[in-house]
Formats: sequence, structure tokens, C-alpha cells
Amino acid sequence: MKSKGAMTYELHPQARDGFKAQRHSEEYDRNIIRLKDRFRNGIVELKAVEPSEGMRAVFSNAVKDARVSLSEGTFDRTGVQNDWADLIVIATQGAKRVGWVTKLWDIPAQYDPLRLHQTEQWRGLYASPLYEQYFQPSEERVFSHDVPSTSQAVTGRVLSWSAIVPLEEQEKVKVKENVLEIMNEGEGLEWIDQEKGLLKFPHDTLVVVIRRKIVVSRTATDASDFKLLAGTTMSNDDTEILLVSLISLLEPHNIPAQSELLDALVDCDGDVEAAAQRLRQSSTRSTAVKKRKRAATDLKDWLTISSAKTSDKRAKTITSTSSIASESPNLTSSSKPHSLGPSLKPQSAGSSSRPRSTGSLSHVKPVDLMSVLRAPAPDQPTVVRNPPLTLSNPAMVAQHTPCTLHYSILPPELACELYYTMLDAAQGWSRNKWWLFDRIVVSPHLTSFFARVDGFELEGEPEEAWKEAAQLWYNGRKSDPPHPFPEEMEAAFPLEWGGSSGTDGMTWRANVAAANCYQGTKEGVGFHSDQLTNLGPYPTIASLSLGTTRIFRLREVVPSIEADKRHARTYNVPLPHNSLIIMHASTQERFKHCIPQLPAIDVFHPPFPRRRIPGMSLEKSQLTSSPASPASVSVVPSTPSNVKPHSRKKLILDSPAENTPSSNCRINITFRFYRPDFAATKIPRCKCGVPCILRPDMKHRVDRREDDIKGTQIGEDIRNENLKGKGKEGGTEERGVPSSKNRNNRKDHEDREEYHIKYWWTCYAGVQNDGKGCGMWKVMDVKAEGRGPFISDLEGLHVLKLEPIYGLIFEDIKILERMQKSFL
Ligand SMILES: O=C(O)CCC(=O)C(=O)O
Ligand SMILES: [Fe+2]
Repeated sequence: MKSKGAMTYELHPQARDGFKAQRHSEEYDRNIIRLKDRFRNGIVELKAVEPSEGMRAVFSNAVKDARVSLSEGTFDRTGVQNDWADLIVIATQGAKRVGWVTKLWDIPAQYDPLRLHQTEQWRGLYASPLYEQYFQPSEERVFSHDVPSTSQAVTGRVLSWSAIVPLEEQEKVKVKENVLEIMNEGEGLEWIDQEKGLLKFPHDTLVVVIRRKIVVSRTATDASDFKLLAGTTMSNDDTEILLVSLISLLEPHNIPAQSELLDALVDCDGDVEAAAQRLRQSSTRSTAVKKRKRAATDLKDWLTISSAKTSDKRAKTITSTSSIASESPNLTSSSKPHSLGPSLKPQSAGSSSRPRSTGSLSHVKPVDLMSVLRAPAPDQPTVVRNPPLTLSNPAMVAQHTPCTLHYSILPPELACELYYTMLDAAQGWSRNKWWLFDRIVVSPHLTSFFARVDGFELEGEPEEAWKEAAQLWYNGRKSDPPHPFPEEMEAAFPLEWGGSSGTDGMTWRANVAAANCYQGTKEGVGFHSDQLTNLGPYPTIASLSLGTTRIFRLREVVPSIEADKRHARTYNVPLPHNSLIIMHASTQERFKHCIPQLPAIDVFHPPFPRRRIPGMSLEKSQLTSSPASPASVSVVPSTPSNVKPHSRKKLILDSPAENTPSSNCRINITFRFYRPDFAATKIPRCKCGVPCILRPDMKHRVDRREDDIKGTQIGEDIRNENLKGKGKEGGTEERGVPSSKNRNNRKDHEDREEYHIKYWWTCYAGVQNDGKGCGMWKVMDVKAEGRGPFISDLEGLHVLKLEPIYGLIFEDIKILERMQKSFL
């Protein structure tokens, strides 16, 4: 939808009638109603322009809306008449530069070294003086999304790239092979359904929005003398100008919806002052203002804000827009968005009665640009969505999540040492399979598993059994045997917490650790909760961050029965070098966590240089900070055990001034406790003969009080769902783990901790067997299986004495902190 070329300022034809109308006449009223309809309905007409026939076919199939027309054209050949558009939306879609897709981009580069196929020349069209005169500066945003594709579709896409299309047939065959090779390597490739060959093809869509502007200079307070700065004088009868002048008389933070402005104008016979007076007294403003002040988080929000900006600048010059989609007040409609088509028609021309001013906005909903491109959606009850919240300090983390955050947890030299050691070790790590939204995907990061040297002697369990468990640590996927803790890791977690007297044998100890290495902005890990197979319910996981700061994102899984009452909130916790976030009991049951990809990250400058390893030249001890670029690696001890032992009290570090490589890598080590009552030999096996995995039923955790009423039905739901999805084994409706009652001093995040959570054992053979498992699942029967107790059995997380239970509790944290202080 665009307009181009020489322009005079004119309004949209469909609105023009309204603007030509005379005040104080019936016709004026009719026209203003018409104008209201125009605003109310958001988009009056949308002209889509697309060069590719295939794309046009997809569009025509998907979009059935009388207001939308589609024609062949390009950026500079739209076929749309001058002065037509109020808003231009440009969308260009490109494969995202991540993992395997990055490599796809190298293919056309071979044939088009100047990368003309990636030209941004279209921007020139919109940077012309004419556009600048009549349109506001463009706003841009990138939307990332995954296009479900097959390898065939991906190949087809690459073959359609303009640098590839002109190639000879035999070259195209090579391109095809190249694409398939890249996909076979599968770096960072995520499957939707591997069996069906359906994968995620990550794309970034650049959306550019250019809004038409009206710039008026207010030279008098009676709204009679407005001039378009762009040159054209407009009559003060023009309703749009009346609107602008009305806005200019209101407090910037108190501008109501456009429909309300129009109502006021109609009711006051176009008298701007009177309308302003009336609106000032209106009690409904705050609602509208609140709406407008919401941060724009998606395309809809983005396209529907601007009024606040407009009014802020009103003192002498008001920059407004005449855009049909320029601000939320413009975009009001009746509560049924799907009735947009018919309601486009002006109200009955014969109607002489004025529209009734409702004085309330409760009946209107914003209409967004995308709504015309989507099928009508049924009315949804409104549930407040809280925007993501950054938890920027330990107090906030503790307030909103079941986690605690601890800065500068290790002595700084040790933190640095451990960082270097793990960076080196990461050379030999691999990309793991990951559980993401019930699907196995390849995680875009390197990972490895460590076990404490004495960690496998727990409870007299055979070492081999533990080793097998350790090898299955990620989602039942067999990985390499675990590495022993390197010395620095031992040094980092020398103590055992929880029941430290040890007499009861219920001591939490970091006997295993999963380590992750994320290089650059594009590496991360998707939302998941950690598997509980050997950790048991309510585990404590202590997660150490080294190197560049990354965001640790937490999001609650809202139980199904509450889904219509509240939305989960996303929490972002920046984790700097040498910080420890402890995921306490219930984090894995209630939240999922991830390390998101980021547009940019800070480069990390280690505060200490590499230690000179005795017997090694300086050059050899200068190891690269980038495990994925082996070319620049001088020496690569492939396993942590290659690192020469040293005493943590006698670190030989060079002076900070020399020899400190900067890095874009983050190392993460999650210290975990494999419980004896969840030892490898005690894990049930499914019919495939492999150990099951243990998962909490996050979605159906049931509030104790509600469960008293509805427990049976919910139990049924779970059973049905599982029988449907997973096979026939079924299970008893035993309670999983009862939670504690009557907690005192609860914090925010504990408000909903009165839950029963069921855990079930499920077959996971499919992960190792092309998705073919036996489908077995059964609810864990804590008593019958001889497991527990768990931290949930305590009377609360804020116990003041150490409890004989596996898990760090809050009192332990104080011990931990004291320990850090006396460390070296
Ligand atoms: O890197 C992190 O902080 C999170 C790692 C993680 O979630 C995991 O290893 O399970
Ligand atoms: Fe995790």
C-alpha cells in the first residue's frame, strides 16, 4: 500500500466527502459519521503489490477481504495512483543468519560476489525529498519467525533467489546438492517433526512502516488558523484539522481515543474549545491513555501507537498523522472485528440523528493492520498481559521467581581460571539434542557433562550404572561418558550444603555438572525445564556463569485451569561473569528457562590473563577465546584433564595488563545433585528396555484448594491426554508430590505454590530411535517406589534451620555467601 511521485496533500477519496462537509449541517453530521467509520474500521482499502507470481497466489489464497486488492508490481512500479496512501508498509523477508541458514547465504555469494541480490536500493525510493515532505521518517522492525519447511521447500527457496535463477541447469544441480549437504550437517537445525521431514526454516522479516504526516502550525487558540507547514492551507472545517486542534488543547497524557474525540466534536457542533472542555471532564480518559502508553511489543502495537508522540510535540508544531492506522484512537471498532467488511459502509445516509456519545470505551477494541490479513477471530476474554520484566538485581530475582542470584560468587582469579579451562575444554564438546516444546531439536550451543571423581560411588551404586545415567543426562540421549570435574571446578564447589552435619545422609552435593558454551549472539538454548530423572522432584540446580553476560529467561508455565485467568510473565535475568543463579525447588516444575539469542552482546574482557602453565611457552598458554574458530587456536587441550593441576591457592596469573583476550563466549556450569533414591538402577525401564525419563506435569499442576473440588476430573483429563498422546500403559491416579501447607512470609512467586504436581515416567526411547518409542508412561508413585522425601515436604522454603533434605534452602545461601568471603 503506497503512494509515490509528486504529491499534493489530499485526503483519501473515501474520507474526502467527510472533509468537504459543512459544519452545522445534517450533511456534516452524516459525513462525520462516515469519517468515524473510516477511523473506526482501521483500514478502508489496502493495495498489496508483489512481484512474484507464486507469492501472489499464496496471498490470494490466504487473504479474503473486500478491502484488499493485489497487483503485480515492484517497489518502483506499484501502479498505485499518487496521493492515495495514508500508510505504506514494506515487508521484505530473508532467511535468518543463524547456524545452517548462514551457510545457505554463502551459496548465492559464490555467484554474485557483490551481493547485488541483497541490495537495499529500494530504500532510495523512500528517501526522496517528496517522501520526506509528506511522510514521517520510516519506522523499522525485524520480526523473527520460523517457516515450517521441508528440505525440498528450502531447496526451492534457494533456487528462487535472484542470484541463482539465471544459472545453468548443471549449476543449479550443484546448488541443490550444496543445500542438502548444509542441511545434513544440520548446524543448529531444529526439527518440527523429523519423521515427516518437517523443520524450522528461520526467517527475519523486515517491516518498514511509513506514515503520512500532517504538520500544522497552531497560530491561534480558536482553531481557526491552521496552516500546513508543507504548504497547503486547509479550511478549519476539515475534520482532520479539527481533530488535531482538539488534541492540541488537551493534556498530552490525557488524549482519549479518536472515536471519543469525534463524539465530542459532534456533540459540540464542531466547536473545538467546547469539545476540549467536555473531554477534560470525561472520566474515561485514563483508560485510553493507559492503552496508548503500553509499550509496543508487536506489529499490532507498533502500528497503533503514535498519538502520544503527536501530542507531546503540540506546543508550537504538531506532528500528526492522517494515517488510517496511525494511532489507537483511529483504530477503534465495534467489538466484533470480523464484522469489519459490512460496517465499512457509512451509516444510513438518511439518518439525521447524531451518533450517541457513549462516553465509554469499554465497547471498542483496536483494529490492527494484520487483522485484515487474518481470518476473523472469535471474541476473546481480556486477560492482562504483562510485558517482560528485567530482573536486574538479586532482590528482584528472589521476589519474582523461585531462584536466587549471587554476584561475584567465586574469587575473581578462580572464576577467570575456570573460564579459561572450560573454554579450552569446549573445543571437544558437542551440540546436544534438546527438549523444546515437546520436540527434540539440536541445540545451538556446545555442551558437555561432568561427574565428580567420587560422584559415582553414591549409595554403593555400581559405577557403570551411574555412568549410563550420566550418558543419558540430556533427555535420554546417549552422549559421551562424563568427564571428571577439573580441578578448578572442584575448587569452585568444594562444599556440600543442606544438612551439612551429614549424619542423616541427606546432603545436597554437586556430584555432577552440565556445562554449556555459547559463542556469539546466535547461540543459545530454547525454553525447557531440566529433566528430573536422576534429580528427583523439586531439585536444586546451581548455575554458574562465566564470560560474556547473557540473559537467562524464565517463563512460568501457567496451569491449564488458570490459562483463561492469567498469562505467564517473561522474566529476563542478566547473568554477568562470575554470577551464580540457583534454581531452587519448584523452578523446574513451574518455570521453563532458556538462553535467548540476542541482537548484540557485550564483549567480555577477562579481568585476569591466562595463567602461564609451567613448562609451556607463553604463546601456547594464550588460548583463543573462540572455540568455534580452531584456526586461531594455538594449543587445544581437548579434555579438562589435560589441564595441568595446580593449587587454587597458588594461581600464577600474569599481570592484568598483558595477555587478556577478549571474548564473546559464555560458559555456563550447572551443578546438580544426582540423588541416590533416583540412582540409575532405580529408574524404571520401558518396554524398549531403556531408562524412562521423569517429567513433572507442569500444565496440570493443580491448586490444592481447587483440587479438593475438581481433582477427579483433572486426573481424568491428564489420563485421557496421556492415553491419547503416548500409548496405552496408563497409570494409577496416585498423587505425585504433595506440597506444603500454610506457608508463611510468602513472596510474589510463591502465591501459587499450593500445588499438587504429578510426575510421570515416560518412555524416551524414541529420542534414540527415530521417534519410535513404546509410548509407555506411568505416574510416579513416591511411596511405592521408595523415594523421597523432597524439599516440597517442608513447611516452606524459608525454614530457618537446615533441614535434612536434598536441596539448597535459603539458610544455606547465607552459608554459601559466608563461604565465598573466606574462600582464599
Ligand atoms: O546456560 C544457562 O544458563 C542455562 C543452561 C541450561 O538451562 C541447562 O544446562 O539446562
Ligand atoms: Fe536448563
